[in-house]
Amino acid sequence: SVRGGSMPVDERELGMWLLAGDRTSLEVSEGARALLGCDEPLALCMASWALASHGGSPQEFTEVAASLAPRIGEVAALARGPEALVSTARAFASVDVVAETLFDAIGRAARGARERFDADQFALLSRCFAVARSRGAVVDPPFGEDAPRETAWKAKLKVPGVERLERFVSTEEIEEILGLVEEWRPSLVHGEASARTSETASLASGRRVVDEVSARAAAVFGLDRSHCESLQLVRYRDDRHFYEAHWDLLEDPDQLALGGQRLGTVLVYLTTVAEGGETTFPDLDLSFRPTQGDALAWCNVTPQGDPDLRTRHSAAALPRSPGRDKVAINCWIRAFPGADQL
Ligand SMILES: O=C(O)CCC(=O)C(=O)O
Ligand SMILES: [Fe+2]
Repeated sequence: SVRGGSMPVDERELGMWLLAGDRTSLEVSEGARALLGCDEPLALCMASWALASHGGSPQEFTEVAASLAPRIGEVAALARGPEALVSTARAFASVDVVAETLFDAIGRAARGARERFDADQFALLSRCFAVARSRGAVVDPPFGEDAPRETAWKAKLKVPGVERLERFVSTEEIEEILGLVEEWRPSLVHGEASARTSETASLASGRRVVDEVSARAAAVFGLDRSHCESLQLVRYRDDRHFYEAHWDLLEDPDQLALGGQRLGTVLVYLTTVAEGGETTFPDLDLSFRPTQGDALAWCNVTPQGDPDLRTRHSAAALPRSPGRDKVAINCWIRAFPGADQL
């Protein structure tokens, strides 16, 4: 058992003690067990954090979850409640247990304290719930698809409307971006290739040029880079390539819970197309010819955050022998930070 009786008796002190850097796995196990059924739910949260960093067993997590679930609401009320709820959800997401009752209770507590969650905490907690759901826990996402106050709508664009942003990327950036593409794949929409026949390639964050373009696109909506999904390139080569009228909005509840809605789109043209290939918004009576380096920007949601169905748009086919491909980048800006990592 625990060495030298050095384990504090006071519950909160014991929780802190478990988090000290030099604890052994045995000490953490014994300490967590000593805290089961204690009066101090924050100490139990700390025990779960300590177990997570010491590779605690599913059995230990299950016992802590059962003891903690009825009291987690008290943790939400503390000054650093949102932070504690997120860390606890992360600890349980890090181990292969279902912990449905605990996640359910965390969800309720978080909804009650929603106003005090910042954007990162909001996104992190949403992702822990996605992990719990992927393990089979039947729990509602903690929040809706709407972002917290501080990431709320900051775009300066006219709604509804589409703005052409001239020289959004330079020719050097275009060359660099095209040089990063390793493979073009047939485009899919909801797993089918029917409504569009273009090719796509995706560029993940981490390269300088990708991060700069992502940051520029997110800034159009007053948000920072991590709200931008991986850049999605699209290429059309001939008259068989087109994209029927569609919305960029997401419907999948799991996707919405993970990264929130696609608040806005920045469509960057990497080539000039002399004939065909226009991007058309039938409900707004707008049509744009692709010009290399320019971008189109629009909001997919209303200022209240609801899907704006007037943003339907399509990409026309090119003439039979265009001589030149049409290539564009979709920068989709999500409501939650961290969307670049999804
Ligand atoms: O290529 C275009 O002009 C539009 C592409 C588009 O709307 C999309 O990929 O979602
Ligand atoms: Fe689109």
